[in-house]
Amino acid sequence: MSDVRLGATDLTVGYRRRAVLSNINVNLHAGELACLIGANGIGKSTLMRTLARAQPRLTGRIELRGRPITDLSPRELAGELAIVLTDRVAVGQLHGYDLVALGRAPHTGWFGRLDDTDRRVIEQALDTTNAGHLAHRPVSELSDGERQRLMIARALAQQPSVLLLDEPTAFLDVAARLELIKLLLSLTDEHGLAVLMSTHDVEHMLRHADSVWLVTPERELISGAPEEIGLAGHLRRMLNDAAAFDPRTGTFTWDTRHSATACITAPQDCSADLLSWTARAVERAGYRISEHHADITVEVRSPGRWLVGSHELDSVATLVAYLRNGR
Ligand SMILES: Nc1ncnc2c1ncn2[C@@H]1O[C@H](COP(=O)(O)OP(=O)(O)OP(=O)(O)O)[C@@H](O)[C@H]1O
Repeated sequence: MSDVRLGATDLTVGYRRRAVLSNINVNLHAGELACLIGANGIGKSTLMRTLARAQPRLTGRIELRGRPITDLSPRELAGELAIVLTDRVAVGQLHGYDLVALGRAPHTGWFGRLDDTDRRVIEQALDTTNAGHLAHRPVSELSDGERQRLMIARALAQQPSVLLLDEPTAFLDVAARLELIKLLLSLTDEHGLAVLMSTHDVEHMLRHADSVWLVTPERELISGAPEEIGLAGHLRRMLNDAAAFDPRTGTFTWDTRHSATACITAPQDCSADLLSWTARAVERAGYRISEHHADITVEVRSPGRWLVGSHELDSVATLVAYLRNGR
């Protein structure tokens, strides 16, 4: 990946004389979906806004397609870069369609008329974000998730080459989250967009993003492929003592290093699903799964029947209750 769309060099972001993040050196490439992760209040939104020139940088350089971002006129900037923020914007009596149409402003002028091309792009943006049914609804009456879809549609209507999204999945239901990630991947893969999104939805993004920008507790920005970031132990360091990152599954949980251990056995023909959901139930009861030298053994007998020692349990609820009592 060599086509750098957005680059930061020795960048410091923050407020007045208070630096929030410093020494940021990072590039976002064409066709790349990057995700920015880090703890609450660490500076993700501040960085996103600064990269979009929505707030001034403190020091350093930001380049958009090789040009210092400060050299671009507002119209040039809006033609290249769109940002979707989580802030609630005052939209008055606008309907969904009008909100998305605002995205055409860099192409038509603020009071410009929409031509056929503009209308086609707006329809396409509504369609792509599954927001067509919201086009004729007053935005002030929409749910957070519905409004979020329209804000993303508006950004797409802008036809940018760089798309920044600050916590776009925050208000979305599970299906919509996955749909959004799929949509962003199609924008990067098929249309070569460069996309950066900040999120707390780390597990999903570890699976799907091309790269991760991680802000460590020491406020250092580290970037790399999700697997590199996971293997290097950076995700474990992102957490406080109350939580742990399991590098095997790429998921977060609380720290089970000191928990009792359980071994799970099952007949040859036991389904993999039953085995893995049994393991989840056992973990939920407070045990760490271990293949050797476990404190207890949970035997899967058949769907809906487990044996622990000489105790037969006939539902997941009784299995978990029994294990919790025995801990
Ligand atoms: N307008 C502001 N003036 C001064 N400080 C601010 C302002 N906005 C945010 N901050 C501070 O800057 C720091 C970074 O905030 P920011 O919103 O960028 O964090 P974040 O990583 O996006 O957090 P979250 O995950 O909770 O959304 C915080 O300490 C915050 O209090």
